[in-house]
Amino acid sequence: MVRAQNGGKCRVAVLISGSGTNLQALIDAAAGEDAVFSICAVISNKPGAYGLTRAGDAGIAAVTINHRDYSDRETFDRALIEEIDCHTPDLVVLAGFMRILTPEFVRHFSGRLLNIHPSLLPKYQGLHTHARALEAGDREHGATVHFVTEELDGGPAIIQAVVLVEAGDTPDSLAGRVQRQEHVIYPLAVRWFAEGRLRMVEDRSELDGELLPRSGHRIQG
Ligand SMILES: Nc1nc2c(c(=O)[nH]1)N[C@@H](CN(C=O)c1ccc(C(=O)N[C@@H](CCC(=O)O)C(=O)O)cc1)CN2
Ligand SMILES: NCC(=O)N[C@@H]1O[C@H](COP(=O)([O-])[O-])[C@@H](O)[C@H]1O
Repeated sequence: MVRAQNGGKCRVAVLISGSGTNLQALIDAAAGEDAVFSICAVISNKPGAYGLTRAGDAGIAAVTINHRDYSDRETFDRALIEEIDCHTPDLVVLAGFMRILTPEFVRHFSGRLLNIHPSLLPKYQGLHTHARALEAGDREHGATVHFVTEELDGGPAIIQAVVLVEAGDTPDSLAGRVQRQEHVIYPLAVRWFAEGRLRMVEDRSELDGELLPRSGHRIQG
């Protein structure tokens, strides 16, 4: 279990830019009787993001750090780091957060920084994923929870949810079904992290010889 203090609950800071439906799913999960994490802060780069209202309604500290107030990404990210660290999180999750983060920010939170991306990575990194999947004629689409690395949407995947593309789907109709799955897999991934079951390794060779606890298999190569 990550974090012994705070009633044994993992402290999670959530970064948003918009409506905050994934944030709401995390708020609801943190309110559950079997919750293993709490949300210590919500930070938006967009003033007036509805996710800030969701945080306020849940009694969670909600802060806006507007990227437009900073001359460049580096100074914006440093301000983000300073604000986030004030809340002493064990984990930082990006939930509809729409800014590309600098290497400095990613290094600072390396191994405890998650994102949910609306595609079956490594397909469709970046933006406009639903339209791209439809344009490609994909029969399957979905969402991925992954560790965040310097490579945009290139970090190790943790959980994926598959959504079948239906005849007549539009980007909006597909987005709706994908988001419903996001609201299931994101709280699950955060729970796994809080339970100490997730670890990001930089080099797979670190795992050589490691025993897999559930299966008893040992990794070779
Ligand atoms: N270094 C990383 N930063 C971020 C990652 C990551 O994996 N590594 N994930 C993204 C989340 N994301 C998709 O899941 C994403 C967010 C934003 C963008 C983007 O192009 N943003 C533009 C601004 C767009 C806007 O304001 O509407 C930008 O930053 O210039 C691409 C992918 C979060 N960051
Ligand atoms: N590249 C990042 C990205 O596109 N994230 C996507 O923003 C949507 C809105 O989330 P929200 O309702 O939780 O704010 C979510 O579908 C999420 O996958």
